[in-house]
Amino acid sequence: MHLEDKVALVTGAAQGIGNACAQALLEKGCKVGLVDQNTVVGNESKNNLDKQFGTQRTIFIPCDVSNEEQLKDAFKKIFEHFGRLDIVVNNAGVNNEKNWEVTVHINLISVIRGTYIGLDYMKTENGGNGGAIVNISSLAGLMPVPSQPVYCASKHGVIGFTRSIAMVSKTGKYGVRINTICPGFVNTPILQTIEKEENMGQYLIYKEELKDMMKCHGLLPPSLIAEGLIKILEDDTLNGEVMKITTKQGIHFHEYSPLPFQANKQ
Ligand SMILES: NC(=O)C1=CN([C@@H]2O[C@H](COP(=O)(O)OP(=O)(O)OC[C@H]3O[C@@H](n4cnc5c(N)ncnc54)[C@H](O)[C@@H]3O)[C@@H](O)[C@H]2O)C=CC1
Ligand SMILES: CC/C=C\C[C@H](O)/C=C/C=C\C=C\C=C\C(=O)[C@@H](O)C/C=C\CCC(=O)O
Repeated sequence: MHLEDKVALVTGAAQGIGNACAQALLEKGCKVGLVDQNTVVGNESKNNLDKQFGTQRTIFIPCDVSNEEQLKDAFKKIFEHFGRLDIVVNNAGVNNEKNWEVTVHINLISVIRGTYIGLDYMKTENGGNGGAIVNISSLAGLMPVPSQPVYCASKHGVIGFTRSIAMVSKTGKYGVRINTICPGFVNTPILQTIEKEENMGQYLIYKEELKDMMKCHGLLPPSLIAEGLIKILEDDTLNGEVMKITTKQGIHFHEYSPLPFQANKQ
């Protein structure tokens, strides 16, 4: 996909990985709908981006992605404001093992919903232009993490859903490529949650082990995840892929064995 003048919607865009993705998309000439529940940081983020890219290139929509009406409304506002939608990045996520249902709701259910709403706007049979959806998972979606069982489950779910819906999109000729990114630890505010009982609950006792894991594997800069996103968007051959990003191997793809029976081959 040629990114100049395309319109992207990024959830969790106020800070961290989502913000880096918005910045990278703007650098490529996109217009970006910034979606986040944090109105204060979201507005600050838009103001900072305005200084670099001008006021017309972004719109900030306050929205809790786990609220169906708010999420639908955010898509509608961004589509109406910019007149089209080409890219959706379902990035908003939390680490909360105490209120674990919230983690499933934000990290998995909202990603599924964001994908379906995105398809409604972008798929060619609905009169859309086609496009691309990228769902942000984690290396925790590919391996067990004992101190984060529900986070881990939500991220495994994102990968299974994304690989499956990508096959549906291809066989249904939706014109929309759907991929997932699995970063290792990234230097963003979410890492601070490992210190908090309100996030970790019974697993707070493992915080030193998590810190050791981070020290061992190292922290990635958010800009590298944005680089991975741009690579996926610009390469029209990629669909149903699981991109991994690590300090040791950088941007690379997970390799799966061929399935013995695949109803809808990608
Ligand atoms: N930082 C890391 O080490 C890694 C993060 N990830 C994933 O990347 C994504 C982004 O995480 P970070 O930027 O690191 O976290 P972050 O905490 O820095 O940023 C997350 C953003 O999402 C927003 N958000 C959270 N819940 C929301 C909701 N219900 N509705 C709307 N916005 C909401 C927050 O306000 C915040 O702006 C998440 O899905 C996370 O699980 C994946 C692998 C590693
Ligand atoms: C704690 C804050 C919440 C979430 C952060 C994040 O999503 C959780 C990550 C959990 C586990 C991360 C593991 C990271 C491992 C590594 O970086 C490397 O050792 C890579 C290991 C295996 C991947 C092999 C490969 O690159 O193909």
